[in-house]
Amino acid sequence: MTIEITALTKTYRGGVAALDGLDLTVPTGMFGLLGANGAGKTTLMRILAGIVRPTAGRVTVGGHDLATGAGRHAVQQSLGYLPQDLGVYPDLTARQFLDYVALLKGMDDPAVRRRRVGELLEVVALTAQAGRRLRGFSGGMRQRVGIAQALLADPQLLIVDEPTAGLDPEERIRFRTLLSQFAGDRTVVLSTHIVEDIAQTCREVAVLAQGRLAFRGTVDDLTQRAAGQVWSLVTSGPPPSEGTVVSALPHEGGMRYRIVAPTAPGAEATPVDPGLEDGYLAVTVPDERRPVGR
Ligand SMILES: Nc1ncnc2c1ncn2[C@@H]1O[C@H](COP(=O)(O)OP(=O)(O)OP(=O)(O)O)[C@@H](O)[C@H]1O
Repeated sequence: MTIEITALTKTYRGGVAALDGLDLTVPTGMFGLLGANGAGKTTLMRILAGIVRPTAGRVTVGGHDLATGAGRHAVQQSLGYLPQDLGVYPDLTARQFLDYVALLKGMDDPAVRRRRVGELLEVVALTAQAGRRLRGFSGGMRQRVGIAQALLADPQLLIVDEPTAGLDPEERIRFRTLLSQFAGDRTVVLSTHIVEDIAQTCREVAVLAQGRLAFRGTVDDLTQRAAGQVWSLVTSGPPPSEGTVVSALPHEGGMRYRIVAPTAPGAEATPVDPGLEDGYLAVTVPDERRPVGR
């Protein structure tokens, strides 16, 4: 299911342009959306989910135009959405909560609901905890309940907004693996500011910066955007003033800095191979010329 976004603009009351003429095509499979806080990711996710209306521009999902009632209805039938903050009912058990959401989604037959909820509890590895109240669940367990509710209607399009913030490393890895396994021939849009989650799950990625497209291409292309711009510098003096410091590690009485900068930040700097995080910085750091990808 392909998403076509054309000249999409969202200006909130008060004049904040969260999206500013965005053009983007999202293909089938796992697609990553990266961007700093306030870049416009959640606004885009909410527009795709049909919760927020754009100020201008056009979005079609699988050919359905979100500007029309019929289009929104068709998309919502095939949509699963895991928002940034999923409100859960602390006094319900995981099984009761999923049953309730299934009912809201129009699954009227209790036997069908019971079967589907049971399948999803299995998928997210929560069968053993299904009878426990949600108030006692860890962040990772709640997120797994969240993904289960998003998958209830077996959606062709799954939108997931910053799902791994606050999870411990093991839970993060389990969660993103679950998403990848689900994707297959469906479309999964994964919005995050955790670069590593994208590196491990997506082939294609878009980077938003201030409501605009800063990059669109493969994860490898994004990494290569920093080629020739990543440096290692060992110094006992002050940190370099040029470029963006990616890491600083103690090294033989001084510090070893990893820096993204268009030119060597000092005579002692040596070039190193870029990583995805470097590529992300190369396309988002202000004052750099940012040619837009495909
Ligand atoms: N309901 C709203 N009313 C007014 N301004 C808003 C509203 N929602 C978002 N904004 C503003 O729009 C801009 C984009 O916000 P958005 O939440 O889409 O970004 P984001 O990339 O998801 O950020 P984060 O990573 O922090 O969630 C920000 O400047 C934000 O303050």
